[in-house]
Amino acid sequence: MALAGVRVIELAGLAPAPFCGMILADFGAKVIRVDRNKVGMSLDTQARGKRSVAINLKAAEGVALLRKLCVQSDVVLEPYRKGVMEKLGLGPQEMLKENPRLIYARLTGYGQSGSYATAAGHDINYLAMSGLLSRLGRSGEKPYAPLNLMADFAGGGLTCALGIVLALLERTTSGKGQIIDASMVEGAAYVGSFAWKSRSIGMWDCPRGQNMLDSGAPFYDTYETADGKYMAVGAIEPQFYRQLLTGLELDAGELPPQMSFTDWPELRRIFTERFASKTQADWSRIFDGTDACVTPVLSFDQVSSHPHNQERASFIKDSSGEESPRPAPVLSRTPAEPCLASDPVIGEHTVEVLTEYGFTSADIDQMLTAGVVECNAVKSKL
Ligand SMILES: CCCCCCCCCCCC[C@H](C)C(=O)SCCNC(=O)CCNC(=O)[C@H](O)C(C)(C)COP(=O)(O)OP(=O)(O)OC[C@H]1O[C@@H](n2cnc3c(N)ncnc32)[C@H](O)[C@@H]1OP(=O)(O)O
Repeated sequence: MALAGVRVIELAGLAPAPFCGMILADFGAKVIRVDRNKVGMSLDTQARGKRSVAINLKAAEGVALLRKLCVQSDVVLEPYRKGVMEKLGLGPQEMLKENPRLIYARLTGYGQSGSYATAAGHDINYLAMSGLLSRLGRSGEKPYAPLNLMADFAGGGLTCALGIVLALLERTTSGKGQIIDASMVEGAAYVGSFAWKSRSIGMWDCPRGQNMLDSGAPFYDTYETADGKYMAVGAIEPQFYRQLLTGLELDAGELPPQMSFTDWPELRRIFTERFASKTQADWSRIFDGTDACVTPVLSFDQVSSHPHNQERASFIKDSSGEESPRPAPVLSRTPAEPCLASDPVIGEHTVEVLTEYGFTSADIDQMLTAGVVECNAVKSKL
């Protein structure tokens, strides 16, 4: 796999850093998640392919141990509020002195500088600060955050993974590590570059929810079907729009022009009525194989059995039968090989990992007895 041989220490976080760690693990990195002691259950649902070590960082020996793990690794991924790692004496300057090849990724909401740097926040706050949230939502309604996808995952975990891969690539020529300051506000804004930069061509001149791509246009929206499901319509170009009308059995000559903004409400009314007359399966049959750009809005239950997704094996099942998306993109020679075993329980691999990092059994026993580390392998298998 592309990242084989890369050793990553991921400090346990809430959602964005775990996703970043999972991407690295999916593509072959050895990712070790550092959990707290005495915590019953991990909230990390993005733990595929990781191993867990439980260390008490409130004990000096725990901090010393983590330092040893970090300096023997390629990447440290930390998701804490600015200053937390420095307080522990594990800030990037110290660590890079000990291991100049280390890539030290800091994934936060507001970045490592600026007046909000130490403030608590979540996806919705970062998205709001990026400017993007102001553009999301239907006409006449308040701004609406699309789950926590934009800041936590697209602008956060994924962007941070890109930064790590770039730094790994650069290290192959310079031999040097570096610090990555991944701010979810900036990551989300960057993902939104199209919205920012297409203002120059007037794409966002209307208020929220009244533009072509933000549910303003009737040919770029979802429609309810007779069975309470939905179809997605993305028929932008005239030649595709014509196929949409054909599928809906509508005569272009009897309708207002596609790009007549003032007629969009009337066109939407007509499309709404049409789509409500047949089921999702009926519409899928009608539009499948055409260029009308009309697809069913698949539920999580439907998605893996859709023929297209089935043919590409786009969804995988782990050993417990739980379904999830296959890692993307697909690399031809070195594709991701996602681990299908169940997610690690907290501290499941403490002994295994410490042994691998050169600690003796005596060292490990001493740390276990002192409560510096915890190993839950036996308990987890009961
Ligand atoms: C009823 C509640 C149910 C909850 C269910 C939750 C289900 C999951 C849902 C996921 C939702 C995802 C949401 C939408 C998100 O947006 S997640 C993104 C959150 N934001 C970020 O990640 C940005 C960067 N991080 C942060 O800003 C902050 O970490 C935070 C998220 C605001 C949390 O702040 P806070 O809890 O005060 O933690 P921090 O200041 O970071 O300090 C962490 C403290 O923990 C300590 N720590 C760490 N590891 C260990 C360890 N192994 N052993 C002992 N201690 C440990 C650190 O030393 C630090 O301690 P201290 O410096 O405070 O004394």
